[in-house]
Amino acid sequence: MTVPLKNIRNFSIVAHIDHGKSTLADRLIQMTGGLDAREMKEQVLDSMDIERERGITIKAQTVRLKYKAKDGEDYVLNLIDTPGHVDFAYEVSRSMAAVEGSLLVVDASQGVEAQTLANVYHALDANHEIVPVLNKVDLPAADIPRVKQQIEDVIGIDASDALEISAKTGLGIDTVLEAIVTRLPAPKGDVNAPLKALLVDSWYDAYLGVVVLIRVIDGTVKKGQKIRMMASGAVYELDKVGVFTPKLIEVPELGPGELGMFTASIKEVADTNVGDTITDDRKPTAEPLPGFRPAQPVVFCGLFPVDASDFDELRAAMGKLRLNDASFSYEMETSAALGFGFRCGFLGLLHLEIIQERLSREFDLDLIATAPSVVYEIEMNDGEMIHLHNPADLPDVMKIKEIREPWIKATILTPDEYLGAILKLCQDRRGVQRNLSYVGNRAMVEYDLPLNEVVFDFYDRLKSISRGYASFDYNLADYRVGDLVKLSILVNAEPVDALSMLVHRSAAETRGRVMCEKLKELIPPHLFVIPIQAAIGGKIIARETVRAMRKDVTAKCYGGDATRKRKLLEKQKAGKKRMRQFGSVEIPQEAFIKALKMGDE
Ligand SMILES: Nc1nc2c(ncn2[C@@H]2O[C@H](COP(=O)(O)OP(=O)(O)OP(=O)(O)O)[C@@H](O)[C@H]2O)c(=O)[nH]1
Repeated sequence: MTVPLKNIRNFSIVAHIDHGKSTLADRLIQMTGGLDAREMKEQVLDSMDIERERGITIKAQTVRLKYKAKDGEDYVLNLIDTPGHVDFAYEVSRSMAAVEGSLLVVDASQGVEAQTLANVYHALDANHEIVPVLNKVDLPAADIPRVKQQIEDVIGIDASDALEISAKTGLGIDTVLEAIVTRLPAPKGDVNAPLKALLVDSWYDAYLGVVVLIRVIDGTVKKGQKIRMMASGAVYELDKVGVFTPKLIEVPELGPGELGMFTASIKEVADTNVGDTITDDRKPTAEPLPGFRPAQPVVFCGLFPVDASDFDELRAAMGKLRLNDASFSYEMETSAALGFGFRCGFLGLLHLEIIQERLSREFDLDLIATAPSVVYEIEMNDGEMIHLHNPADLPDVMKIKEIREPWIKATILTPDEYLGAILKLCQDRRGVQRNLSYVGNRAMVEYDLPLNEVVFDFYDRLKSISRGYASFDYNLADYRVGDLVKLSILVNAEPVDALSMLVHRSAAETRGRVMCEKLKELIPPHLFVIPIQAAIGGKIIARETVRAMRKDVTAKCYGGDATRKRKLLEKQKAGKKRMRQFGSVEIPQEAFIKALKMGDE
């Protein structure tokens, strides 16, 4: 038997990072007896933590709690954990679509932050009932009236009956459970209608294979049933059906309003698209759920092994990561400067960092990343449309009608004293100011910015000029025509592919000059003069010169110490392995790595 709809509540917790989402989730699990004390390790919902089994917490997880409410009835409460970062906005929106309500957790000593806003907007978009929860009221710095006022002013929801809790001490957790039952709506659905379920998430598990997390809307799913994924058309027979408590428990079936998982000998997560509708193969539903969208990488960069012999290992590692993360894409690429590697696509900058971090930590690979690039839309004179992810592949500019670039809507919250510097930063990055308002004593600025300027160290700069106090959030808005040019770097008249980039015309000269100056420092002198140039098309816009020098390492060794001489020569030979040849110029690979780290000028 499935659970009656009126006894189900489905909810998510939305919060800014560090406001206590995981601590509260753990408390709820503990209070409802989902795990005994021994099993109750800290921060259970973060069980996909990099140190633990399956890597980073980018995946939504659910936990089913049993709760006997004050009205004497037994309820099933399904908590869905949503990824907290903007890169995973689509995953967040699908998780939100799977539940009816949200707890809005705000740190009572900090107040509303940029991610609080971004996440609560997702919840409002999904028509959630929202219960405001002020956490950390045990802290002396907690200012309950001020934060309540902020929630009303900034988010525009009634905060007069906000709960006041401490997830750390356990104060008020019972009021949270009661509020979930009394203030959030029960789900709706028809058990007799054909199966209609939302694919919320999927991941690869070493024991179970691909695990698919679903929210049933209508009908039921059972073991042995043949289901169809409506977007991909794939048909599978269900192997296991279950729920997480948070331990996995198999159940005979899942009915309307329920959240759970199934397995079905699916080979790759790439076959299970988040947002897809799952139905019965023999008795399908007429209409899929709205809003399906395939994963679209928005940021690309090249990843190359520092040591060329690591290439096969890198390929294998990427294959493994991809098993678990269908939104990460890669294809082989060769670069004259960096050798063999891969062009990789990511959902955003954090996603890029996560993958890079995992490749180096879990697979012990030493990698070089080229500057991140966004996806440009290029309209050719003959009407053809090209999506460009690698600036090195820019077609002949004479044949291009226009280049369009992605823009974002950014929200920045900052203490007043850093506002001036932040406005200047946004302005320098071609930002268009949309709004400026105050949230308590902090300024909230809204800007439209070209994503291309944000992937280029924007976040680091923002953090450093605000001493870490500014918070930042964005979503992709649209594509706009931009006066963009390809900046090429030439060493001894040869273009260096890994260093070419698309930049706005107004920034090209400065960017080119900085790059030339850097390379001048990094390229060792040769026996001849080496020009380093930055160019737009055929036009040189900056130039530096590496002066000639006699390169004789043995010159220092006067006298006839043969061993010492040999040692030096060997040392030089070993150094050579790391060199890349450009025409007659040898450039140490270190030079590229450093030149690519433009952020630390
Ligand atoms: N004093 C106090 N500290 C709390 C309370 N709730 C959480 N914390 C602390 O705040 C910090 C962040 O809590 P988390 O639960 O990890 O926050 P989170 O929002 O899940 O953060 P991420 O997992 O990083 O997104 C931890 O050090 C907690 O111990 C509370 O009620 N009072």
